[in-house]
Amino acid sequence: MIAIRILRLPHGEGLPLPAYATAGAAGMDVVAAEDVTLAPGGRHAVATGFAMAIPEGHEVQVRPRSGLALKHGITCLNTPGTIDSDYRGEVKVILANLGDVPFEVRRGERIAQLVPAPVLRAMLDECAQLDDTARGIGGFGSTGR
Ligand SMILES: O=c1ccn([C@H]2C[C@H](O)[C@@H](COP(=O)(O)OP(=O)(O)OP(=O)(O)O)O2)c(=O)[nH]1
Ligand SMILES: [Mg+2]
Repeated sequence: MIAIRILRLPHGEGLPLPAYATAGAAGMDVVAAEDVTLAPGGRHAVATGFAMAIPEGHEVQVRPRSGLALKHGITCLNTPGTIDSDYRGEVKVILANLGDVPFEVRRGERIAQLVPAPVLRAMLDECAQLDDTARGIGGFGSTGR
């Protein structure tokens, strides 16, 4: 469990903050702070009405909700979205409509879920040659279907 400072923005007044729907939920459901209609094939950065200060060494991932995806073809275009620990702007959810009918997002409706995660940062060590492996350069289906 980590603590994340959260700031409600003026247009987020009256909305529930992200919350776990069940005791074992991995993600906190986040609600839309605006009404928006997503045309088929359309996308929109949906306002959430809050900003966060994530502790250093962590990120928050923005992930789609499976019900919206399965029933309506609504997903987060950039899934998993990345909220950096040094970001202080409004969290937005980049929704895309992969369905074939318009989808109405209503203010207060749960549109995505937030999953905090630890972040490993890497130091790149440039070299002249990489070690050999059984896989070598095979990839992208090289082991069969
Ligand atoms: O779904 C998302 C993804 C990103 N962000 C915000 C927080 C994140 O810290 C910032 C930058 O995101 P990212 O690094 O994915 O986008 P970028 O295109 O690389 O923008 P930047 O140049 O600002 O890093 O945008 C969101 O609010 N929602
Ligand atoms: Mg970036």
